[in-house]
Amino acid sequence: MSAHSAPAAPASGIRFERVTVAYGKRGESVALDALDLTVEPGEVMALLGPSGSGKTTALRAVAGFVQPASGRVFIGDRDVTALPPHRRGIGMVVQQYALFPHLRVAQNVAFGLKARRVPRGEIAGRVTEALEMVGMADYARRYPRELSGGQQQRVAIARALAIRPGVLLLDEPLSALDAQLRSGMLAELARLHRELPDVSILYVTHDQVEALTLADRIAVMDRARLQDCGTPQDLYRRPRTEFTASFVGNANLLPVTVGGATPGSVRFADTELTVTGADEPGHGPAPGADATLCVRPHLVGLGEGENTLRGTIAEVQWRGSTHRLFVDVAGHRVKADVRELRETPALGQSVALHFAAHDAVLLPAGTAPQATDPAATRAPAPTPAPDLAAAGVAKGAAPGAGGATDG
Ligand SMILES: Nc1ncnc2c1ncn2[C@@H]1O[C@H](COP(=O)(O)OP(=O)(O)OP(=O)(O)O)[C@@H](O)[C@H]1O
Repeated sequence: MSAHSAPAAPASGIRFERVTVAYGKRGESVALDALDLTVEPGEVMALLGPSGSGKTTALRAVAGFVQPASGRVFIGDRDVTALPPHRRGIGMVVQQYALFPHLRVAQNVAFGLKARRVPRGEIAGRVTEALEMVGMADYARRYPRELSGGQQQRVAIARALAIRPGVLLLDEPLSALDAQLRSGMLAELARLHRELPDVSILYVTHDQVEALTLADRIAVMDRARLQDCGTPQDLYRRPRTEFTASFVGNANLLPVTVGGATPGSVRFADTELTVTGADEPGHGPAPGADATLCVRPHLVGLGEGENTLRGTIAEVQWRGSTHRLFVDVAGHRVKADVRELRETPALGQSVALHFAAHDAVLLPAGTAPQATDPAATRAPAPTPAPDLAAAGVAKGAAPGAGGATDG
């Protein structure tokens, strides 16, 4: 192998070891606070969080575009904290394509190879290979201005892949595309990942459908900190905080007090409810403590059941395959996604809702996203939270447009 050619098996896997990044003259603005996170070789990790939570900063720390104030970044076994970006073996794609307008598609894709001094004889083949991967081989002689947004983004991905990186960093790569293109590109990214099973992908997004569709695991960020990390299914079924519960999928979050007449019970207003696991010592909030009961809208049914809540219909939204009922229960608005509804309930009608003990999760109180207004504490939903069915992750209701209480 020539001294200049790319290594046959580039280092894969990323490790953040207590990485802190601070901006400002005196480092007064902490954008990433002691991040510990490992992305396994071949894994797709989504960094999901609201605007300003530090996602891009984490990505830039891997790329080498920001220098951590403390902590270390590893790619494979190599500590790359002090290495310049071009020596880290990474490919990166950002939101705005960032193609060189005066270069043809093939020249754009060849750019990184030339910069890395890949031998001339190899370049044409690698450019074609990368363009074929993204279905753009027929466009090699075009200029970026002669391409659609989606095609430009494909070229940007080809350019990142041409260097055969062990690590691919994607920063909101689909956010400039319209909804239909986005969903097509999502499927293409999933296919690309299947074709490149050794490449670790760190995927920054604030769109939970993208994260749920693509990621093996999701790291949930908020206010410069990692809040939670797990598989999409884990985070959905067993969130550990109110923030995760409301950011990954839709959630009913009800304030409860732990303990009651029967084991595993909690009190919500005047109602005693049971939650599987609530009475296990060492698990969840202690008896007497305030806690938050989380139950997903598609697991709440109409009528009485194991746990029954009584209230009045405040709003009904038809969502194609389901109706979403908004029911006022003891001053809280509970969402229920109901599939089979013979008759649409009238506004103001008294109804009973039910859910199973094993479908509810108890969370520590006070782990919700920061409320900007008092109403938000009652219906926390920091960004539009389409149901997971939209991402093909869990059985449930169809995606909804989102209502006033739905985020
Ligand atoms: N170059 C910079 N100088 C000063 N502050 C910055 C700089 N870049 C980012 N920040 C701040 O750091 C914090 C984290 O920003 P970052 O871009 O990492 O967030 P993000 O989660 O990627 O947000 P978004 O989804 O809006 O892109 C924000 O408060 C942001 O204002």
